[in-house]
Amino acid sequence: MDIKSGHSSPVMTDSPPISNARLTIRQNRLPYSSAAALSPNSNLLLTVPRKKTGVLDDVKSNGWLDAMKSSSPPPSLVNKDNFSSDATDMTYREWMQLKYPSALTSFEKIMSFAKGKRIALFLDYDGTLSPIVEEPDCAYMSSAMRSAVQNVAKYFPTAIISGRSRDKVYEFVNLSELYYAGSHGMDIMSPAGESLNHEHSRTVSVNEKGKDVNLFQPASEFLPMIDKVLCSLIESTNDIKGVKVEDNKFCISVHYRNVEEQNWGLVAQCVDDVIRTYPKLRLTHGRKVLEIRPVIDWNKGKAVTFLLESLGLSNCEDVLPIYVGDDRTDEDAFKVLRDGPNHGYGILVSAVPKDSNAFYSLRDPSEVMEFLKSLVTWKRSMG
Ligand SMILES: O=P(O)(O)OC[C@H]1O[C@H](O[C@H]2O[C@H](CO)[C@@H](O)[C@H](O)[C@H]2O)[C@H](O)[C@@H](O)[C@@H]1O
Repeated sequence: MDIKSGHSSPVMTDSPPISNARLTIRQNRLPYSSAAALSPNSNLLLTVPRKKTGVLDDVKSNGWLDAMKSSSPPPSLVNKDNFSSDATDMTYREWMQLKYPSALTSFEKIMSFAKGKRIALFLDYDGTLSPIVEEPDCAYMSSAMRSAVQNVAKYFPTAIISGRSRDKVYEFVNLSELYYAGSHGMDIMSPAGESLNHEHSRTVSVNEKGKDVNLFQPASEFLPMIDKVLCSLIESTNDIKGVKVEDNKFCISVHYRNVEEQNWGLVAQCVDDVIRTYPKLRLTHGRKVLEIRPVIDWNKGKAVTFLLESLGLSNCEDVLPIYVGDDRTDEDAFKVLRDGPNHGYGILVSAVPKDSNAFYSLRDPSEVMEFLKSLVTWKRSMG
């Protein structure tokens, strides 16, 4: 498999090393040692530093709990409507003005740079196109947002890049004209009738109309392992109230948003117990979710690079890629656009100040929608 991987993965820095921790909760005995069964292409394999300290107290030693607590804005900072309170609004405004200007107020500036260029648009799903909600299966996109995405895709090649399984995110977005990259970019699909132009992509019939799409799945060899780990995680977390284990095909999400905070350590421990026997899997943190994925050098940033190449838009001076996302996993894409040869703008969606590799910010999905509409208006005004 010849996959260009010119950028190093920043993901590993936010993945605490796996501990040898043991708590007094049920321990999984896995019948399967994934390392032995696996022979994925070595070009894509990452080396994950794993702590081998012998005795560690618990998952706290690895900073998992700290990462879990900081993985989503605390309720004291964000009210129900996802807007900061008056007390924190000043801090937010300072952060925005000094570090990550609003992509709405900077719209003309962005567009002056975009003049004469072809825009390629990459959109994260959860927290970007749909608001964060308690129940992952209910993160619906509004029809107004769907129209905004549909309109913008008439003018610019548009891709949805999500941690969710491709099927699930397609079900939510439901626009056949877009590119989709599910499982954090490990499951890429072209619109019907289009090709991904890669020697390892394959054509399949997907929908009821039997239309052909082109798929690229760099982690397909991991599927049997992911399925086993999924079963183990469902079983081991079964007794923890509020846990949800989500099958994202090439990765797994273990949600703790609805778990009592006092039990977050148990969740982390269950995950640790399972994945410690799978050195070919690694853990990353999302918004109140632990994400387990293959140790391959592939992420949302790589997916963006891949799609730009597929579209024939890579390394072109007259192309401006724009990526909009809210999560830590989107940082890989922001970094690629900031530092890589395909220079573009990352736009962080956040209602609270945080550090990012993005250039600009938007406060929430409603501002994302406004930004998308502005892009359409701008394009139409260009004639
Ligand atoms: O890459 P994304 O499209 O942003 O997907 C990242 C994860 O999003 C989902 O979880 C998050 O949103 C849920 C619904 O608002 C929320 O309940 C959960 O706490 C968030 O972590 C999705 O369920 C995960 O599988 C994705 O990996």
